[in-house]
Amino acid sequence: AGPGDAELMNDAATPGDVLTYGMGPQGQRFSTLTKINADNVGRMVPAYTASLGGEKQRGQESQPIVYDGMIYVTGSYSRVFAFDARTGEEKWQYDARLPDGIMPCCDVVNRGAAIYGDKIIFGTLDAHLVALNRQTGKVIWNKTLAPYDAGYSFTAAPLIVKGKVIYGNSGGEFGIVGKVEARDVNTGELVWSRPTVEGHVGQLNGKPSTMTGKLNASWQGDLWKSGGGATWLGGTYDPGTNLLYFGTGNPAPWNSHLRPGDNLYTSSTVALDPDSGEIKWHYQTTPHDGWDFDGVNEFIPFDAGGRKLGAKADRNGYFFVLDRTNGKFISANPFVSKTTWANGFNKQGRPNFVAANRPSAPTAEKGSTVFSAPSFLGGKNWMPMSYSKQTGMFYIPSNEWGMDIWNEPVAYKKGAAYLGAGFTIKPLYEDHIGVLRAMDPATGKIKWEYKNKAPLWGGVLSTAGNLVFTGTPEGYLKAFDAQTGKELWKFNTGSGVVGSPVTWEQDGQQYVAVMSGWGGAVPLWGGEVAKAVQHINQGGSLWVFKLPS
Ligand SMILES: O=C(O)c1cc(C(=O)O)c2c(n1)C(=O)C(=O)c1cc(C(=O)O)[nH]c1-2
Ligand SMILES: [Ca+2]
Repeated sequence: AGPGDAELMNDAATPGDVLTYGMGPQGQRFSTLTKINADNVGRMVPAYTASLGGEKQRGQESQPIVYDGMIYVTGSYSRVFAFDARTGEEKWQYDARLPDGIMPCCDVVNRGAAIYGDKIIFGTLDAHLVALNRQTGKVIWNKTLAPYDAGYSFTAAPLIVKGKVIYGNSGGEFGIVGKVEARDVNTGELVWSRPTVEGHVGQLNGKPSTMTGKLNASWQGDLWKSGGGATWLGGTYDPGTNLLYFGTGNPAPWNSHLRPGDNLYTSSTVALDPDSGEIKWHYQTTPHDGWDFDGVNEFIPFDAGGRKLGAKADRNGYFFVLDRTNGKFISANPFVSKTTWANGFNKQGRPNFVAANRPSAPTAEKGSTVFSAPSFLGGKNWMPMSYSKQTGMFYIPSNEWGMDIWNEPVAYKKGAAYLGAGFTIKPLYEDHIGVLRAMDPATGKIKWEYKNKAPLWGGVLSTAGNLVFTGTPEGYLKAFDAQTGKELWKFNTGSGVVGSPVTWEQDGQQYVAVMSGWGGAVPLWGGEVAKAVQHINQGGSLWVFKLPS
């Protein structure tokens, strides 16, 4: 029959499979497995590799799903592959065959699929949601989510809660309407739709439902209509509070002088009721965002000191801890070396803005240029961090870079880029951009860090074997001691690793898998950093590792 609601909710506690993006609905990316551990990981070797083919080699940001002897991965250009989990032999592949006019902002990526019953479900760059039979790869249903020619696309892995597929959307750079939606997993029919910008009316069971809060209070005039707030990274779910947590992206346009106000609920974390889509609480990490700090970063529930908390390492360079039951602010500490836009946060959780470091309003063609750190690609971008239940630490894939940024005039036009800003990204240090950091959520202090020459762009996995895994654009999957940060193992996969690693147990052995294939936003938007990494070869393959027998 395949996995149902109970199996998905229990994913983190059942290491024989990987059923959810995040290795559990809370997205902690922590495995209880210990057969591969800090003492023996140095001996780990490849078990097999499987290719996605040569023609469509772009960024491979997918996290594998592992179930019943099969591995399911999504590939660049909206493809899905099913491989035999023991041999790597391909069982089927599905290619969404995209139209010419798709408009993803940041490479033709996909971050993974969802599994439920007999289905594998994923989203496409032309904004469809597709359910495939997991044994055959044949289409069961295929729904259009939004018009791709208005700038909508889809790159995240869907989340399944109580028989509903719950997902966000991409297109914040085109002034689309950010939304969270739920569909019946068996039919694909829409159950509810919840826009993430004040002013828009949602839907519940085919009837209009309104936003919580005062409509339009944080926007002027009609600006909310093209206000962005894309939920392009999807969300997490906490069964204990019965809340969905979604990050919302940048307000549109980037030029903040064209939209005075806080611009709720952009660059925020919102908590939603999975049954109705109602927004239960919201917390804005960058009010009136003027740097494309976005705010989609994953919000990971964790418990500490008897409290139900949640943490988010935001693109704006701050690591936030909130009370996940009500969104109350607890702390914000920088996890990168430089944050020019704000000097910390006050007790209410508002940033202390540095006014001089907001790009100015353009008087004619161009406003004055300011240097801002982090850059718009963020202290951390989409690549998910991990929370180790063993060490109590968060492991954050972060980057040290800044940007020259200036504002320009712009008007909304359907399907056209809606930025009103120009930029050049620059490294802050000569010897490194990427830094994997172990963060203590109680103190906001960094316990250890690993510096990498190229920007880190892959997800993180931690295990009860005292290990932390992540990939590098230089091609390595690396393993570190979770307590000390000592590098214990590395293997070069032949192309940049920007996927999220997973681990599981099969036939009494522990396996680790990751996708290899360089790409994502850095080569496209990285300015001086893009030039520094332009020699990295493209790829598209799944790598699976184990200890030698
Ligand atoms: O506002 C949006 O809708 C949106 C979507 C996406 C995406 O779907 O990949 C990215 C971004 N913004 C973005 O700002 C960004 O830096 C980014 C990096 C990447 C990537 O996959 O490397 N995607 C996106
Ligand atoms: Ca964006």
